[in-house]
Amino acid sequence: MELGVIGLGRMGQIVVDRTLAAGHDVVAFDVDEEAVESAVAAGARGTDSIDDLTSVLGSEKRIWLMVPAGDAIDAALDELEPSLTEHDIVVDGGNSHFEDTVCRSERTAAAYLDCGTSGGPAGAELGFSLMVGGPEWAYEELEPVFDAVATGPKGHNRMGNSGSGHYVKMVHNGVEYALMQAYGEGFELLHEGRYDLNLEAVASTWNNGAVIRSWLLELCEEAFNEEGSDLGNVADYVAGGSTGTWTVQEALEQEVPLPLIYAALSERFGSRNERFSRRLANRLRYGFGRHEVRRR
Ligand SMILES: NC(=O)C1=CN([C@@H]2O[C@H](COP(=O)(O)OP(=O)(O)OC[C@H]3O[C@@H](n4cnc5c(N)ncnc54)[C@H](O)[C@@H]3O)[C@@H](O)[C@H]2O)C=CC1
Ligand SMILES: O=C(CO)[C@H](O)[C@H](O)COP(=O)(O)O
Repeated sequence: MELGVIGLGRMGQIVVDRTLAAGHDVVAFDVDEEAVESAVAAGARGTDSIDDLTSVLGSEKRIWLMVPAGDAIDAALDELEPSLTEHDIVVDGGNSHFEDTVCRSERTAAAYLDCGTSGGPAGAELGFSLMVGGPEWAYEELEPVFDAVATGPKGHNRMGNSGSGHYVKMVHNGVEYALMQAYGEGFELLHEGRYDLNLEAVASTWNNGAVIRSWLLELCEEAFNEEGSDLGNVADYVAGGSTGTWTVQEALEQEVPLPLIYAALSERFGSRNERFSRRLANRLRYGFGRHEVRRR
């Protein structure tokens, strides 16, 4: 298959690499020329505009967008739109709001797949977990690419109609916030409490057979290994917050109580006063997403 990839940052480059490694062809575009050069070095065909990309792809275009959610998706879609037909498929692999996704799927001529993507830069080696929404035929058509980009055939599933993939990813992120908060609070008590503990050793012990072992806990272990038990100069400031906000907004609309996720979100917003738990969350976002670590 020939896949067009637009957006070649932390996540898009992995889509390119894994698709190429599975024997498919990739045509790549990014507004950043250096990002295009990296994709070309990996084996993709580079293009210098979206027009160029669509003319290389010809008919029955398969295009994966991996640009930041919001304006960048609309900008790319606006440029794609004149050359899209009902035979084409566009995937949005970013963290778009599910309602925006439904609107975009209605306005585009192409089959539109929303693809919640989890795994962060670690997905380069492991592959991602992909939560896909949209037309069944388009999902089935792109299964070979999803197999390549995900951990394998079990690493992706069609969740349902348009928007459902991004909806499931939104809730995934709400859960992510609550888990980070829970680990943060536990380690804060251990840090402030009665014993002088090596928190890397605690995390390592928990990661070996404990009920609460997980990838986030492995990232806690990595953070304590690299920063020390007191997290060195990692600031008490946690960026992000949009996907957690959407989760809470949706819970309010559906009248579903989410006290833990709400509490985790408010801790994040309240991160003007120093808290150890938030400093760990700040460091963990680097672990799973290579998001910048804010330092004191
Ligand atoms: N970093 C992470 O751990 C995860 C990120 N995501 C989502 O994946 C999407 C991409 O994230 P990252 O790769 O981390 O972002 P990034 O900032 O590393 O890369 C985005 C790329 O898109 C390019 N770009 C922006 N506007 C463009 C346009 N109009 N046309 C072409 N290229 C354009 C930028 O130049 C950049 O290279 C976002 O929606 C993000 O929320 C989802 C899961 C995990
Ligand atoms: O989707 C992700 C992980 O699953 C991204 O890392 C996302 O950026 C995390 O959300 P936030 O920016 O709100 O912390």
